[in-house]
Amino acid sequence: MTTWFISDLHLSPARPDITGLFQRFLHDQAVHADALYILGDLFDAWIGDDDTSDFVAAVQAALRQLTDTGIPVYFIAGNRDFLIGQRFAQITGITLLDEPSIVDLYGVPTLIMHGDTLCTDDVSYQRFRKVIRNRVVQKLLLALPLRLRMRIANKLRASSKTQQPLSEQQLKIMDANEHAVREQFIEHDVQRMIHGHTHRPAIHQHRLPNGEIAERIVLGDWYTQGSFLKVTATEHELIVSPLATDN
Ligand SMILES: O=C(CCCCNC(=O)Nc1ccc(S(=O)(=O)N2CCN(c3cc(Cl)cc(C(F)(F)F)c3)CC2)cc1)NO
Ligand SMILES: [Mn+2]
Repeated sequence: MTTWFISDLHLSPARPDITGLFQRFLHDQAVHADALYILGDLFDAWIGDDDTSDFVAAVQAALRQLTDTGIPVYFIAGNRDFLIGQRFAQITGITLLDEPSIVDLYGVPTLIMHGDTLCTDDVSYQRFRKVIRNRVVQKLLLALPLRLRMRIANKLRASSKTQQPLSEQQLKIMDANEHAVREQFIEHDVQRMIHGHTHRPAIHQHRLPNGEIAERIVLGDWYTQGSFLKVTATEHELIVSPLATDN
């Protein structure tokens, strides 16, 4: 049987083609799986569970249809959708996991996370993250009217680094830091890690101080194609699926 991992879909009303591909994936592939893990940035923006747009309702319905068939769906928040809360989980039937989590994948303990905490060279981002991951700050923001939160979100998204051309140097600091990666392997005593966020899909080997080789699997984003990690008891592979060009 199969366990699927996806992340960085950055779903938004502006990209119905990606939402369609996600719905088809849930309906055609995930429905036969042991489990589906969504490792963050499912949405391009999320400012509270009280967003009841048709777009959000369609994504919620697709997830609910899958969990209602008994397929467990686990979610770790990304830097975009860390405000997804219990209400969203209750509506969709997904299980919110802490970050990082360790899951037993067919006998292999595997560390899973979104991946932005590995980008320790991006000091300004880590400072921003510290503030907005603070529970009190989140309560304050969520107490604001939805309209005001939308304005803040649009301002932050416009200024977000992905909106402007990045220099080679800036792109480099937005990748996982080798030392931070090794630290995670050692702290959690695992030999396999799966994360997203960097939008650089690949499978990396890391030599740990004790001489062991650990494996880091990076999931791809969905800006131009679907990107999936398929894990079975005997193998794992990163799969891409082109966006349908006909819609
Ligand atoms: O994006 C990349 C590469 C760049 C990675 C770093 N950039 C990045 O993460 N940008 C970003 C992330 C989320 C959004 S947002 O629109 O969803 N939304 C904005 C308002 N948020 C908020 C929450 C709280 Cl508690 C408090 C505030 C406060 F205090 F500022 F008002 C605001 C909630 C979330 C907008 C931009 N890779 O994935
Ligand atoms: Mn991200």
